[in-house]
Amino acid sequence: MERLTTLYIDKEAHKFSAAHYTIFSATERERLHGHNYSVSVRIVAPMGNNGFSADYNVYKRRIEQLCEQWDEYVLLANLSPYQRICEDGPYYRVSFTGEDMLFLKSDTLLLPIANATVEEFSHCLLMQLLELSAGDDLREIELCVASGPGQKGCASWTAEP
Ligand SMILES: Nc1nc2c(c(=O)[nH]1)N=C([C@H](O)[C@H](O)COP(=O)(O)OP(=O)(O)OP(=O)(O)O)CN2
Repeated sequence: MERLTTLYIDKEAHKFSAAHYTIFSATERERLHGHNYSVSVRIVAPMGNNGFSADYNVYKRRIEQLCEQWDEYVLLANLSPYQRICEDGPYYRVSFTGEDMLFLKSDTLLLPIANATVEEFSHCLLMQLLELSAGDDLREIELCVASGPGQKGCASWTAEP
C-alpha cells in the first residue's frame, strides 16, 4: 500500500487585497467593495523513504506568486453571462442591467471566471498552481480562498489513477 502524507499550507502572508462585486442574477449585484483574501492549500503526496514528501517551501513560493499577481487590483469576471466588458481607451467599460461602469485598465484584471466569488477565485488559482506544479508527484491539491475569517470557497484536484 502506498503511504501518503498531507501537507497544509495556511500562512498569514498568503493573501491579496482586491476589489470585486458578486453578481447574483441578471439584475442584482453587490456594490464594488474590497476584501483581504487569504489563500490556503492542502497537498497530498507520496511519502518518500527519508521521511519527506514534497518540499512545502516550493509550494509556499508558488502560492506567494499567485497572491502577488492579484494584489491591489479590481477583479472582474470576464465570463459572466450577465455583464458585457469592452475596451474603451484606458478603461474597461462594463455594462450590467443597462448601466455602464468604467474601470482603469491599469488597475483591473479580467479573469476567465463566471463570477468574482471565492468559488471561482479558488478554481482559477488551483488551475494556475497545477500548471506551476506540472511534473510534481502529487495525488491531490485543494486550494481555498477566504474572503474573511470563517468564509471560504475551495477547489480540488485529484490525480488520475
Ligand atoms: N457562495 C458565495 N457567496 C457569496 C460570496 C462568494 O464569494 N461566494 N461573496 C459574497 C460577498 O462578495 C462578500 O464577499 C461577503 O460579504 P459579507 O459576508 O456580506 O460581508 P463580510 O465579508 O464583511 O463578512 P461579515 O460576516 O459581514 O463580517 C456574498 N456571498
